[in-house]
Amino acid sequence: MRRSLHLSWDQFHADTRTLAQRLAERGGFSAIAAVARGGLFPAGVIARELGIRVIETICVVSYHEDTTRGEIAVLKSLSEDILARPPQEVLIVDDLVDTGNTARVVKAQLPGAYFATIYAKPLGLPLVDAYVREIPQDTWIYFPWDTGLSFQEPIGARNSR
Ligand SMILES: O=P(O)(O)OC[C@H]1O[C@H](OP(=O)(O)OP(=O)(O)O)[C@H](O)[C@@H]1O
Repeated sequence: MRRSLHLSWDQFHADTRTLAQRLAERGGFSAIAAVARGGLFPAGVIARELGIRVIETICVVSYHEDTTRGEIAVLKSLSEDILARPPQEVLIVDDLVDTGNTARVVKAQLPGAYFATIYAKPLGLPLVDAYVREIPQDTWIYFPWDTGLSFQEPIGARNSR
């Protein structure tokens, strides 16, 4: 990855609310399936905004080294409750679609469900029904739950090294 993008909680919350607004306009969702773990964070906000109280998880791990993404494994599948619903009523939420590998695996579990992410990179874009911000493929996103406040060296000091 050549570039990085650091997101604050405020920015993430605002972007998630923007997605929630679009999802509210579409309407018709009776349940949310959050793709854990990253999807847990926007799922809570979206559930609050849309008044949805049925929230499930699909737990996925992608084995990657540093910034290279690899094989996907499903650690916990969707519940019978979710699978029994009309798929168009189920909103699958993740924070990011990157290569699209996770989205492909999740969508295979519930074809016809509506798949929404906050951020989307070009390789994964064709797999999502809704997203808020497109991020270049070569940019690594640092989400607020993975980072914290720390001292920043002045730009001038960095440039003089
Ligand atoms: O489109 P892909 O290339 O599959 O990447 C997208 C996935 O990567 C991230 O999860 P991550 O693997 O970092 O796991 P985590 O959310 O549990 O930390 C993100 O939450 C998506 O689920």
